[in-house]
Amino acid sequence: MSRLRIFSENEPGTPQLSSSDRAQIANELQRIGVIFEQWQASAPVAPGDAPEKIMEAYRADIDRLIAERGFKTVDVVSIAPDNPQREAMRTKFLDEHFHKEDEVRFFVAGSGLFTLHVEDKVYEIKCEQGDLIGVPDSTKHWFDMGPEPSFVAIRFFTEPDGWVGHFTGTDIAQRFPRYEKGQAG
Ligand SMILES: CSCCC(=O)/C(O)=C/O
Ligand SMILES: [Fe+2]
Ligand code: NI
Repeated sequence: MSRLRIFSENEPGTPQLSSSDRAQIANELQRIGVIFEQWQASAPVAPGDAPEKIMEAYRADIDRLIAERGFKTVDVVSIAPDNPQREAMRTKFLDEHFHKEDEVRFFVAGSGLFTLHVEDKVYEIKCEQGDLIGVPDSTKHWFDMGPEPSFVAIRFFTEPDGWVGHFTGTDIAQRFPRYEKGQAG
């Protein structure tokens, strides 16, 4: 089940709000300019499937988003728990960073944990299959796929170079909950 928890940036152990109601999640996130929508993850794809297979299965959705929102680049992150690169892939997104473009991700299988740092609050969002999240340009955040990652996400970029992260150098991400083993699903 998708879930939102909101914390004060100084109290990582005590969420001020916890909700698995997708309408409430969307409503809370809308206040900080984040899009949270449910899309039909209709094609049967599995974590670890080849990116080309996933692009082909979701071609119609991808083309529509490109036409509507002007994305320039699209790629796929598809990872299964036995991926030999899983530790390196997990580490890449674990520290606080931002992008100079909106971060738009469509989870077509599995799950992962996005955490956003907006002013003095921290928004932890467990994204599941069917969730589309759009995080505004320059929002500080991190992403944890967990020690046994299992997800497929389609990523949409307005910049031609694809994923470029700017790391803030803070340790805030280390103080907040990680996506632990067994939390997925
Ligand atoms: C959910 S896709 C992989 C993570 C990613 O692209 C990103 O930018 C995390 O901050
Ligand atoms: Fe990101
Ligand atoms: Ni990022």
